[in-house]
Amino acid sequence: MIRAIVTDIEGTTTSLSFVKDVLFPYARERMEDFVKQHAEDPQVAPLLKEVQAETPDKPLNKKGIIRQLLAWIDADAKVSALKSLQGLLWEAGYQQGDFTSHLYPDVERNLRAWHEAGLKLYVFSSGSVEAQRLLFAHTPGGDLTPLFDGYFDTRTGSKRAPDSYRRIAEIIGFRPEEILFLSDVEEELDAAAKVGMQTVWLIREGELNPTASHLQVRDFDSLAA
Ligand SMILES: CSCCC(=O)C(=O)COP(=O)(O)O
Ligand SMILES: [Mg+2]
Repeated sequence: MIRAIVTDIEGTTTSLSFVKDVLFPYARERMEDFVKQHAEDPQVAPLLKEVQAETPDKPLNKKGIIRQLLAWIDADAKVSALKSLQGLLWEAGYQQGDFTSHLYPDVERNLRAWHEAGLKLYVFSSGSVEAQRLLFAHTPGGDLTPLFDGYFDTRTGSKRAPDSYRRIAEIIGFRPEEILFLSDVEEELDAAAKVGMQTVWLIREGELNPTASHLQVRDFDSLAA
Protein backbone atom coordinates (compact mmCIF):
# COMPACT_ATOMS: atom_id res chain seq x y z
CA MET A 1 0.00 0.00 0.00
CA ILE A 2 1.36 3.41 -0.97
CA ARG A 3 1.59 5.89 1.92
CA ALA A 4 3.97 8.47 0.48
CA ILE A 5 4.75 9.87 -2.95
CA VAL A 6 8.14 11.35 -3.83
CA THR A 7 8.18 13.33 -7.05
CA ASP A 8 10.87 14.66 -9.32
CA ILE A 9 10.30 18.13 -10.83
CA GLU A 10 11.84 18.69 -14.28
CA GLY A 11 10.06 16.50 -16.82
CA THR A 12 7.66 15.15 -14.18
CA THR A 13 5.66 18.01 -12.62
CA THR A 14 7.19 20.74 -14.78
CA SER A 15 8.25 21.07 -18.39
CA LEU A 16 11.89 20.73 -19.37
CA SER A 17 11.42 23.94 -21.28
CA PHE A 18 10.55 25.99 -18.16
CA VAL A 19 13.76 24.81 -16.47
CA LYS A 20 16.04 24.98 -19.54
CA ASP A 21 14.61 28.04 -21.30
CA VAL A 22 13.46 30.19 -18.36
CA LEU A 23 15.18 29.27 -15.08
CA PHE A 24 18.66 28.31 -16.28
CA PRO A 25 19.18 31.33 -18.60
CA TYR A 26 17.78 33.69 -15.91
CA ALA A 27 20.41 32.51 -13.43
CA ARG A 28 23.17 32.34 -16.06
CA GLU A 29 22.69 35.95 -17.11
CA ARG A 30 22.86 37.19 -13.52
CA MET A 31 25.45 34.85 -11.97
CA GLU A 32 28.54 36.98 -12.63
CA ASP A 33 27.13 40.20 -11.14
CA PHE A 34 25.57 38.29 -8.27
CA VAL A 35 28.85 36.64 -7.26
CA LYS A 36 30.73 39.93 -7.62
CA GLN A 37 28.20 41.79 -5.45
CA HIS A 38 27.45 39.12 -2.84
CA ALA A 39 30.66 37.10 -2.48
CA GLU A 40 31.06 38.12 1.16
CA ASP A 41 27.40 37.62 2.16
CA PRO A 42 27.02 34.95 4.86
CA GLN A 43 24.61 33.01 2.63
CA VAL A 44 26.89 33.12 -0.40
CA ALA A 45 30.47 32.88 0.92
CA PRO A 46 30.17 29.21 2.06
CA LEU A 47 28.72 28.26 -1.34
CA LEU A 48 31.71 29.82 -3.13
CA LYS A 49 33.98 27.83 -0.78
CA GLU A 50 32.10 24.70 -1.86
CA VAL A 51 32.79 25.55 -5.51
CA GLN A 52 36.50 25.64 -4.69
CA ALA A 53 36.21 22.36 -2.76
CA GLU A 54 34.70 20.70 -5.86
CA THR A 55 37.81 21.63 -7.87
CA PRO A 56 40.66 21.01 -5.36
CA ASP A 57 43.45 20.71 -7.96
CA LYS A 58 42.63 24.08 -9.52
CA PRO A 59 42.87 27.10 -7.12
CA LEU A 60 40.22 29.59 -8.20
CA ASN A 61 40.02 33.36 -7.76
CA LYS A 62 36.64 35.09 -8.03
CA LYS A 63 36.84 35.19 -11.83
CA GLY A 64 37.70 31.49 -11.89
CA ILE A 65 34.78 30.66 -9.61
CA ILE A 66 32.41 32.53 -11.92
CA ARG A 67 33.87 30.74 -14.97
CA GLN A 68 33.42 27.39 -13.21
CA LEU A 69 29.81 28.17 -12.28
CA LEU A 70 28.98 29.17 -15.86
CA ALA A 71 30.63 26.01 -17.20
CA TRP A 72 28.53 23.91 -14.81
CA ILE A 73 25.37 25.69 -15.91
CA ASP A 74 26.24 25.01 -19.56
CA ALA A 75 26.89 21.34 -18.78
CA ASP A 76 23.70 21.09 -16.63
CA ALA A 77 25.94 19.79 -13.83
CA LYS A 78 24.03 18.81 -10.69
CA VAL A 79 26.48 20.40 -8.25
CA SER A 80 24.87 21.34 -4.92
CA ALA A 81 26.66 24.70 -4.56
CA LEU A 82 25.60 25.77 -8.06
CA LYS A 83 22.04 24.65 -7.38
CA SER A 84 21.92 26.71 -4.16
CA LEU A 85 23.25 29.80 -5.96
CA GLN A 86 20.72 29.35 -8.76
CA GLY A 87 18.02 29.13 -6.09
CA LEU A 88 19.08 32.50 -4.66
CA LEU A 89 18.86 34.10 -8.11
CA TRP A 90 15.47 32.54 -8.86
CA GLU A 91 14.15 33.83 -5.53
CA ALA A 92 14.61 37.38 -6.80
CA GLY A 93 13.00 36.42 -10.12
CA TYR A 94 9.87 34.99 -8.50
CA GLN A 95 9.62 37.91 -6.05
CA GLN A 96 9.94 40.51 -8.80
CA GLY A 97 7.31 38.69 -10.87
CA ASP A 98 9.77 38.03 -13.71
CA PHE A 99 8.16 34.57 -14.07
CA THR A 100 5.87 32.12 -12.34
CA SER A 101 6.64 28.42 -12.37
CA HIS A 102 5.20 25.91 -14.79
CA LEU A 103 3.20 22.84 -13.79
CA TYR A 104 1.58 20.42 -16.23
CA PRO A 105 -2.22 20.85 -16.02
CA ASP A 106 -2.78 17.45 -14.36
CA VAL A 107 -0.31 18.08 -11.53
CA GLU A 108 -2.09 20.44 -9.15
CA ARG A 109 -5.39 18.54 -9.05
CA ASN A 110 -3.64 15.24 -8.38
CA LEU A 111 -1.33 16.66 -5.71
CA ARG A 112 -4.41 18.07 -3.99
CA ALA A 113 -6.30 14.78 -4.29
CA TRP A 114 -3.37 12.74 -2.96
CA HIS A 115 -2.90 15.15 -0.07
CA GLU A 116 -6.60 15.03 0.77
CA ALA A 117 -6.49 11.23 0.63
CA GLY A 118 -3.87 11.31 3.38
CA LEU A 119 -0.81 10.51 1.31
CA LYS A 120 2.41 12.25 2.37
CA LEU A 121 4.02 14.20 -0.48
CA TYR A 122 7.73 14.88 -0.96
CA VAL A 123 9.97 16.29 -3.68
CA PHE A 124 13.35 14.91 -4.75
CA SER A 125 14.97 17.16 -7.33
CA SER A 126 18.45 18.28 -8.31
CA GLY A 127 17.26 21.85 -7.79
CA SER A 128 18.06 23.05 -4.26
CA VAL A 129 15.44 22.57 -1.55
CA GLU A 130 14.94 26.35 -1.53
CA ALA A 131 14.46 26.37 -5.33
CA GLN A 132 11.92 23.56 -5.02
CA ARG A 133 9.94 25.47 -2.38
CA LEU A 134 10.00 28.60 -4.55
CA LEU A 135 8.77 26.68 -7.58
CA PHE A 136 5.78 25.22 -5.73
CA ALA A 137 5.09 28.52 -3.94
CA HIS A 138 4.75 30.42 -7.24
CA THR A 139 2.63 28.21 -9.47
CA PRO A 140 -0.12 29.58 -11.73
CA GLY A 141 -2.59 28.07 -9.21
CA GLY A 142 -0.93 29.76 -6.24
CA ASP A 143 1.12 28.45 -3.33
CA LEU A 144 1.11 24.64 -3.27
CA THR A 145 3.78 24.24 -0.58
CA PRO A 146 1.19 23.39 2.13
CA LEU A 147 0.60 20.14 0.23
CA PHE A 148 4.18 18.94 0.79
CA ASP A 149 5.72 17.28 3.80
CA GLY A 150 9.36 17.65 2.80
CA TYR A 151 11.95 18.31 0.12
CA PHE A 152 15.21 16.56 -0.83
CA ASP A 153 18.00 17.70 -3.13
CA THR A 154 21.47 16.48 -4.10
CA ARG A 155 22.70 17.15 -0.58
CA THR A 156 20.87 13.91 0.24
CA GLY A 157 22.79 12.24 -2.61
CA SER A 158 22.72 11.72 -6.36
CA LYS A 159 19.33 10.99 -7.89
CA ARG A 160 20.91 8.01 -9.66
CA ALA A 161 22.28 6.41 -6.45
CA PRO A 162 20.17 3.83 -4.55
CA ASP A 163 21.61 5.11 -1.23
CA SER A 164 19.83 8.44 -1.74
CA TYR A 165 16.45 6.67 -1.84
CA ARG A 166 17.36 4.50 1.16
CA ARG A 167 18.18 7.72 3.06
CA ILE A 168 14.93 9.39 2.03
CA ALA A 169 12.90 6.38 3.20
CA GLU A 170 14.69 6.45 6.56
CA ILE A 171 14.17 10.19 6.99
CA ILE A 172 10.47 10.19 6.10
CA GLY A 173 9.86 7.08 8.15
CA PHE A 174 8.19 4.78 5.62
CA ARG A 175 9.30 1.40 4.31
CA PRO A 176 10.56 1.72 0.70
CA GLU A 177 7.66 -0.50 -0.45
CA GLU A 178 5.22 2.12 0.89
CA ILE A 179 6.78 4.89 -1.20
CA LEU A 180 6.00 5.69 -4.84
CA PHE A 181 8.70 7.56 -6.75
CA LEU A 182 7.73 9.53 -9.88
CA SER A 183 10.32 10.58 -12.43
CA ASP A 184 10.99 11.06 -16.14
CA VAL A 185 14.49 9.56 -15.92
CA GLU A 186 14.90 5.79 -16.07
CA GLU A 187 18.23 5.74 -14.16
CA GLU A 188 16.57 7.55 -11.23
CA LEU A 189 13.68 5.06 -11.25
CA ASP A 190 16.14 2.15 -11.39
CA ALA A 191 17.94 3.52 -8.31
CA ALA A 192 14.66 3.91 -6.38
CA ALA A 193 13.45 0.45 -7.43
CA LYS A 194 16.74 -1.09 -6.28
CA VAL A 195 15.92 -0.21 -2.67
CA GLY A 196 12.34 -1.46 -3.03
CA MET A 197 10.40 1.71 -3.81
CA GLN A 198 7.50 1.53 -6.25
CA THR A 199 8.17 3.54 -9.39
CA VAL A 200 6.27 5.23 -12.19
CA TRP A 201 7.96 6.65 -15.28
CA LEU A 202 6.41 9.90 -16.56
CA ILE A 203 6.72 10.03 -20.32
CA ARG A 204 5.19 13.39 -21.09
CA GLU A 205 6.25 13.33 -24.75
CA GLY A 206 7.77 10.85 -27.18
CA GLU A 207 7.67 7.09 -27.42
CA LEU A 208 6.90 4.69 -24.60
CA ASN A 209 9.62 2.13 -23.88
CA PRO A 210 8.40 -1.40 -24.54
CA THR A 211 11.20 -3.10 -22.56
CA ALA A 212 11.25 -0.91 -19.44
CA SER A 213 10.57 -2.45 -16.05
CA HIS A 214 8.72 0.62 -14.71
CA LEU A 215 5.04 1.42 -15.20
CA GLN A 216 4.89 4.23 -17.79
CA VAL A 217 2.24 6.96 -17.86
CA ARG A 218 1.67 10.19 -19.77
CA ASP A 219 0.38 12.23 -16.81
CA PHE A 220 -0.65 12.11 -13.16
CA ASP A 221 -4.33 11.52 -14.09
CA SER A 222 -3.35 8.06 -15.35
CA LEU A 223 -2.17 7.18 -11.82
CA ALA A 224 -5.59 7.83 -10.34
CA ALA A 225 -7.18 5.26 -12.64
C1 LIG B 1 13.72 23.19 -8.48
S1 LIG B 1 13.50 23.69 -10.11
C2 LIG B 1 15.06 23.60 -10.87
C3 LIG B 1 15.37 22.24 -11.32
C4 LIG B 1 16.84 22.07 -11.51
O1 LIG B 1 17.63 22.91 -11.16
C5 LIG B 1 17.29 20.85 -12.13
O2 LIG B 1 18.48 20.63 -12.24
C6 LIG B 1 16.31 19.84 -12.59
O3 LIG B 1 16.42 18.74 -11.83
P1 LIG B 1 15.35 17.56 -11.67
O4 LIG B 1 16.07 16.67 -10.73
O5 LIG B 1 14.08 18.12 -11.10
O6 LIG B 1 15.15 16.89 -13.00
MG1 LIG C 1 13.42 14.97 -14.08
